[in-house]
Amino acid sequence: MQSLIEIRRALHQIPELGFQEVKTQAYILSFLAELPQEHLTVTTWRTGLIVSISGTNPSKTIGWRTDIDGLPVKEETGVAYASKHEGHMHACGHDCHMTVALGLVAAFTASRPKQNVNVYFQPAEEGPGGAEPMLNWLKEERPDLLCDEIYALHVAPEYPVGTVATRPGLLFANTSELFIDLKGIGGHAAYPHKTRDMVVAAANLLLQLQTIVSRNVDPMSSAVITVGKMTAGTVQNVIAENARLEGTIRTLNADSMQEVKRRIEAICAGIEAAFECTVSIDYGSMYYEVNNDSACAERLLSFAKEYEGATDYRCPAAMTGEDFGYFVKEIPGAMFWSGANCSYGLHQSKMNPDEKLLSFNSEFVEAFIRSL
Ligand SMILES: CC(=O)N[C@@H](CCC[C@H](N)C(=O)O)C(=O)O
Repeated sequence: MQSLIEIRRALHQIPELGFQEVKTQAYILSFLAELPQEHLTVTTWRTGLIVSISGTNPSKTIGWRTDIDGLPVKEETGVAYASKHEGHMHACGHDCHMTVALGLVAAFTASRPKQNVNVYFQPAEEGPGGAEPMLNWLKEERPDLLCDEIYALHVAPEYPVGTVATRPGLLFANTSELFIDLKGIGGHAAYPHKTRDMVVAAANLLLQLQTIVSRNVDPMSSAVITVGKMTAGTVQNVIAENARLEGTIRTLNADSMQEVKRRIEAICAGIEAAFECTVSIDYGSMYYEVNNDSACAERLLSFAKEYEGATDYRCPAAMTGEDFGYFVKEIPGAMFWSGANCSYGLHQSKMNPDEKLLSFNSEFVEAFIRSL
C-alpha cells in the first residue's frame, strides 16, 4: 500500500473543481480496489463516493466526511509534486482531508471497528456545494447509506499539528455567493459623454458594498462581504459596456444574511439610477452554517484532551463557510479544525500543510471512531 504522504502527493497533483473530480474519483476507486473487500461496499454518487465498512458488533453507523475538490488558484509552493492542472490547486487542504479518509478506510478494513462506518467523499465543497444534493440523494434513494452521527475535519494552517480545535454550537458562518453583472453603453475612450462606463460604475459599487458591514450591520453582530474577482471592459481605449463582480457574503445567522442582501439590492438600484445602467444580482449557492451538535463536539474535545500528541482547543467561531453544515443540520455531528502548521493560510497559492498531520489525523480519527 502507498504511504499517506504518497497518497497526498498523488492527489495534490490532480486538483479538480466542483463536480469535475473525475481523476480524483478514479484515484480513490483504484486505491479502494487494493484493500480487502469482504466488509467494504463502495457506492458512487456523481463524482463523489460513499465507502461503507460493516462493523463487528454495531449499534449505530458513524459517518466521516471529506471534501474532494480543488480551487482555481495557481500554485506557487515550488514543491516537486505541485499541481499538474495549470491554474488549479488544492489550496484548501482537501488533498489532506481525502488522505486522512483513505487512511481511515485502510485501517478499518485491516481491523474492523465495532460500529458501522460510512466515509463520504463529497464533491464541490468550494462551490457550487455538494453536501446538500448528496444528502438529498441519500435521503431519497439510499437511506441505508445515511448515518447516526457524523464528523469531519478541516486543516488549519495557523495551529500546530495535533491541535483539535472546535466548539459546541456555531463553528462556521452561513454563506452566500454573490455575482453582480453591470451593463451600460460602451464606446470610444475619447467620448465618455456618449457612453455609460461600467468600469466607473463597478468601482463605485465595490466601494459602496463595503459600507454595508461598516454602516448597516450591528457592530455587535458580524458579517463579511468580499469581492474576490472583478472584471470589466476589453481594451485600454474602449469604454467598458460590461462589468462583473464575484464575491461572497458571510453572516452568523439567516436574518442578518437577509438584511445584508436587502442593502446590496438597494445599493445596486442606486447604481442603476446614478450610472444609467442595468445591474443584475445572482446569489449563486448558499451554505447553511456549521452548527456543531454540543454532545458530539464535547466528545471530540474530551477525547483529544486524553489522546497523546493531541491538544484540545475550544476555539472561537469563524467566518469560513462549509457545506458540512447541511450534514450537521440533519445528523448530530461536529467538525474540528486540525492543525497544519503552515505559514501560508487557506486559499493562498503557497499554502503547504505539514504532512505530519496526515498520520496524526488518520490515527486520531481512527481511535476516536473506535471509541464510539
Ligand atoms: C473552508 C472554506 O474555505 N470554505 C469555503 C466555502 C465557499 C463557499 C462558497 N463558494 C462561497 O464563497 O460563499 C470558504 O470560502 O469559506
